[in-house]
Amino acid sequence: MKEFFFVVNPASANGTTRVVWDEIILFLDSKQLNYDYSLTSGPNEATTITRDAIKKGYKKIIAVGGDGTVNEVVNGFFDEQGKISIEDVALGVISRGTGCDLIKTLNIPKNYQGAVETLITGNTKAIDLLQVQFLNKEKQKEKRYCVNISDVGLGGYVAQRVNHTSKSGGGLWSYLRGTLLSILKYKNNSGIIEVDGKVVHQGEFSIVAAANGRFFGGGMELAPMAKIDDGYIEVITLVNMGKVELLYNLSKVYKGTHIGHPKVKHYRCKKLSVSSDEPLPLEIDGENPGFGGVSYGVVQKAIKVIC
Ligand SMILES: Nc1ncnc2c1ncn2[C@@H]1O[C@H](COP(=O)(O)OP(=O)(O)OP(=O)(O)O)[C@@H](O)[C@H]1O
Repeated sequence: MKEFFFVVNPASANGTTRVVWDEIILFLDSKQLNYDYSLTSGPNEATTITRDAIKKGYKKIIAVGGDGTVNEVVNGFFDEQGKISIEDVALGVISRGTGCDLIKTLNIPKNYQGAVETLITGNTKAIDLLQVQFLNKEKQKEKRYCVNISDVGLGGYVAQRVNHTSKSGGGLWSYLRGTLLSILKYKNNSGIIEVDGKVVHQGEFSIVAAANGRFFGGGMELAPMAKIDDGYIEVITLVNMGKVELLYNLSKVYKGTHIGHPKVKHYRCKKLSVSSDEPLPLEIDGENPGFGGVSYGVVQKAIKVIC
């Protein structure tokens, strides 16, 4: 059995991974890594490829792609019965996305040479996962794990826009442009926010985010207090903010200095839910698998990551 199994999304980083993967292969070979790999051919295939690889006995599963690919690979560590391999399988990441927000929390180098060195060093850390229940595109209840950040409201709306346009300008610019255009078009959603079973807000909101990691949106430090292994969800809400206020305060989110603004609330909890009469724009690790109403739980130290 080879030591590593790479799950490669050739469409990530605006399609450039298809070409760069050939370069990475040369680098892996120069480092004499012992590996197999598979390229995905479409959405969600990374999950089934990962499940098969774990069932075959691979112990180090490496996602090569953006945050969406990492999410799909992580979900492949589980099936309907729960975790398919208990202690001994670890996740690695060679980040080939545009946003690349998760690696900023995990301190995994962005360049593939550095990321491969991290795989060789082989230190592992157990991290938490958020468990998200939402409505999928067929309006059925679905559960999915989130590694980094998930939100309903403006962030979901931004992700929809960014995922439907070219990200060729790079992560920072693509998400900044998408955010600015979205703020101009977005109308606040409305719903009930419950934290650990207690209603904390009822009415209009701009965004309700559940954070495991610190960064989203191509480098915005939404949850500077988040610790990825502490067993808690950091909830950040922006309520009753108008467009001008959102635009005025946007630069603060890149530096994490939005925390403390009177309309930005922070809660640390084990459970969060947002219910609404309307379908809420939803993103999970930068992808749009469906809509809110949504509920979140947290599984402490659910998966090991090489970082
Ligand atoms: N072969 C494929 N062709 C087209 N899309 C694919 C393929 N394989 C996976 N996908 C989809 O590509 C999407 C984007 O993947 P990913 O998030 O990893 O890259 P990205 O968008 O470049 O990065 P980031 O999320 O960091 O901005 C995911 O929704 C995934 O399901």
